[in-house]
Amino acid sequence: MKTFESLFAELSEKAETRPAGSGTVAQLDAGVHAIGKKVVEEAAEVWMAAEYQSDTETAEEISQLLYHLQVLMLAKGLTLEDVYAHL
Ligand SMILES: N=c1c2ncn([C@@H]3O[C@H](COP(=O)(O)OP(=O)(O)OP(=O)(O)O)[C@@H](O)[C@H]3O)c2ncn1[C@@H]1O[C@H](COP(=O)(O)O)[C@@H](O)[C@H]1O
Repeated sequence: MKTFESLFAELSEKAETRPAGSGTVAQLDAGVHAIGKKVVEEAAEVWMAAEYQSDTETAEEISQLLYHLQVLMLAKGLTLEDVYAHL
């Protein structure tokens, strides 16, 4: 099963090698403003799912929020350690 750490390693590799067709590369190219909007959008979807949808749908929305947060971390050059230092 994929974990937060293994997904971050995968996305870091994508950012480095820039394979064709990668949605992550497309988002990184779109920039921090566009990525930030996705973070806010996904956060709202997490909230709505938690209030009105199933636990499975809520978990899926949370996974998408985590993904977009990682893309934002990569766009800003932040590492897992940079974030974990504040947990
Ligand atoms: N875990 C994710 C992941 N979660 C969410 N998303 C993106 O977030 C979108 C979900 O947003 P919504 O459900 O709101 O759908 P949407 O608004 O129609 O999405 P868009 O119009 O913005 O594409 C998906 O369409 C994906 O673009 C993800 N994209 C990629 N990954 C993983 O990231 C890795 C690298 O992916 P690529 O860079 O695409 O190769 C792979 O392991 C993928 O499984």
